[in-house]
Formats: sequence, C-alpha cells, structure tokens
Amino acid sequence: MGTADFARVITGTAFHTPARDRLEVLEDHAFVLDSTGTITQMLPAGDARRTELVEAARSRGVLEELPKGSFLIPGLVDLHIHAPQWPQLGKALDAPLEVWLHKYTFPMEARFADTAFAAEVYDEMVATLLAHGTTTAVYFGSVEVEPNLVLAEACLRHGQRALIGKVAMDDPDNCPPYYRDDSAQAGLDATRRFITELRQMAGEDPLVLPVVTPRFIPSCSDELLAGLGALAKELDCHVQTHCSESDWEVGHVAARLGQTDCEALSGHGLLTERTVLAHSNFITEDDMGLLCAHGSAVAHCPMSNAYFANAVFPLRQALERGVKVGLGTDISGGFSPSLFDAARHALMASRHAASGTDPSLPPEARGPGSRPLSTVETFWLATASGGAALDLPIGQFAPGYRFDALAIEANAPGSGFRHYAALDAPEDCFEKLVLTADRGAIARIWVDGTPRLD
Ligand SMILES: O=c1[nH]c(=O)c2nc[nH]c2[nH]1
Repeated sequence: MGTADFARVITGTAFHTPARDRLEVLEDHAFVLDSTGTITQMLPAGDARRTELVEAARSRGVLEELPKGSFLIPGLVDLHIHAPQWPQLGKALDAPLEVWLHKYTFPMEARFADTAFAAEVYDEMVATLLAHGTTTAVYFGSVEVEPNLVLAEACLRHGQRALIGKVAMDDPDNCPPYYRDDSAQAGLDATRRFITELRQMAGEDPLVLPVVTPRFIPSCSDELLAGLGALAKELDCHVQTHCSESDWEVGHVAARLGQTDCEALSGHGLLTERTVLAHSNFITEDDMGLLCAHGSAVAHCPMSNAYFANAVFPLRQALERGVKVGLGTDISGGFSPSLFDAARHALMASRHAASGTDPSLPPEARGPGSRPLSTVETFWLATASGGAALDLPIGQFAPGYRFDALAIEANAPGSGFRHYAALDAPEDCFEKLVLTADRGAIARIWVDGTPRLD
C-alpha cells in the first residue's frame, strides 16, 4: 500500500479475542484504515513500513495516537435489545413474562406510535448506548413502521451500527387490540414497507440494516410466521425472534403446535444463517442440532433470564455443540444499558450453573461441574462471536474487518478500571478491563473508523 491509499491511522495497544479461547495482545500496533473504515493493515512497532505511514498520516491530520495506559478493544455487540422499552429500564420487573408483557410492556411500546415521543427517546437512547460501548445493536422496534424509521434515523445520525426490526405480532388471543398488526397480511405488508424504506434511507454500504422480526410464536399466527420466513428469503434479510424463553412460553408452543420453538421456526423458514434467537434457555439437544445445521445464533441474555426464564441457558453445552452464541442486554427485561454488565452476568450465571446452587447437597451432587466461562470466552461472546452471529466483519481486529472500536482508559477519574504497570501483566490488564471497565473508562468510540459522540 502506498502512503496515499489510506484514510486514517490509529496507533495503540489492542486486546481482542479472534477465537473462543484465544486472547491476542497487539502491542503498539498501527491500524491502517481505508475510506470505509475497513482495516487494511496492522503494523507492529518496528515494521519497516510503519514509520513512513505514521508520518504521512500525521502530516495529513489523520493520525490518532492512543496514549500509554489506554487500550483498544473491539466495540461491543448487543444482539438483543428492545428500543421502545428504554423508558422502562430499571423498573416494572415484578411480574412473570406473560403478565409483564400485558401489564407494562405492550402499553409502553404502543406509546411509540407518537413519532415525536419516539424521536426524543431514541435520540437520547442511541447516544447513551454508544457511550456505554455498544457500537452495534440489534433492536426490536415496535409494531408501527414510522417509529422504527425514526430509530434508524437516530442510529445514522449518531453513527451506531444497528439492525432494526419492525415487530410483527397479529394473534388476537395474545396481543391487545391497541397494539398488534390488524391481520397476518397487514403485518407482512408493513414489514415489507419497513424494509424497503429503511434500505432507501441507509443507502449503499449501510450502517443500518432491516431485520424480519416476528415477536415470538405465542404472539404470531402460523400465517404470519410462514409469510415472514418467505419475506426474509425474498428480501435477503436477517431474522430475529424470541425462542424457548420460559416455562410458560415453551408450554404454550408445545400445546399449540406440538413442537419446540426451534422446530416450528425451522418449519416456517425462520432459521437461517442470519437468524438471532433471543434466550433459547429450554432448547433440546435436537434443537441445538437444528441451530447448527441452519447456522442460526443465540442471543444469551443472562440478566433478563434471571427475571423471566425460570432456568439458566445451557451455554457450555451450546458452545461445545458449536452453536453460535453472542450476548444481549435485553433491555428492559435486563436492567443495564451496558453490554459489559451483560457479559459479567453471563460469567456469574455460568459459574452458578456449573457449581449448582443448593448448599444442602454435597459438592459432588450439587451441580454438573461443567467448565464455567473464562474471562477470555466472556469477552469473545461480547465481541467477535456477536459479529460472527450477525455475519458481519466486526468484533475483532483483522484486515477486512470494520474498525468498530473503543479506547478504554485505565485509571480514569471515578472509574473502577485500575492498572498498576508494575503489578499487572498484559493478561491481568485484560482481565481487569473485562471485569471492571465502565462508562467512565470509555475514552473514545469509533464505528466504521469514524470517531463517534465527539
Ligand atoms: O424478554 C422478553 N422481552 C420481550 O419484550 C418479549 N416479547 C416476547 N418475549 C419476550 N421476552
């Protein structure tokens, strides 16, 4: 590459996990980006080409040098979040899922039909999520088309990578009259219009993508589910839905269809290699086989699982089977905007699941003794594995990947991420970052190589 062929150069030490068990420390590297924010080269200190490139970038005013004590990491990928539940974050968690939806959540989501309200809430929400390190969010929107387009505008304005779904739900037995698609056909027509209009808005090389989004089987007729499966194929879209979340939900699907959620979704063409299934706590061995065969992913949402799931997602088994898994905040079933928090809850849930929780049992009978998540695996779930689940070139540093990244500053005032150069090896520093980095430690945010929230 000649010195003229780059748009930006960023230098610094980076942590990333390109594979489940592999931490790489990229000491003092220069990341060379093209005009789309794609990494073209990664040059370590001492590389003969580096000095010339860095000097050329400096003279053109497109060099960013991270100070010592700051660390680059890939941006966080939130695979499951409900945008119109944002005003409910941190409250209304006193009821089981089937009550919570009707008592609190459908009324809240229905308010977003007011696009002025949607614009105000979404502008602030997207900025807040970016500030917490979420460079990519996979959003459930609401039922009407327009507020979801307002959400897309907010993501484009702030520069957050987003996948957005108009929620489809038409079953009069499980959806209130004030908040549902009028019929299966109405839900399909509205979904098609949303996809078309969002694609027009996002243009070429889009930062925002549409997602076909049946809410979950209990709220959708068979006709709607089948139609959405066909639409996802025709329009070549990602798919998202909730899957096997709780005792009530699994029981509902079994009683109605005599199938598991995965079997039913597969039958309707909704399991693809760009499908993200939230939760999936109760999936069977055979379901895991179906997910592997289709290449579909699970968005593990440990925080909301603690409220709604009645069980812990069998994460270790899913990973051992080769199921793709990433993490979700599941706002507002989850109460934190931070995917770091979701990652830490995943770590805790996996430790409880591995040891078991009943102190009256002897240790050997208390739990399965399976291997809990390591810190490296936890970080991989929040970054590289999330990117792979979406089939997007994000979540790690490598040529061909988009530079979606965070600069995490150690010892920032008020932050719990403390680094002692004389005591902490790079691996210690990484572990501390995963377990303690907070909003106060996020010094800089890039999406597609462009600084955001500046
Ligand atoms: O955690 C959840 N949040 C929701 O909004 C929802 N809808 C269906 N199933 C759901 N689960």
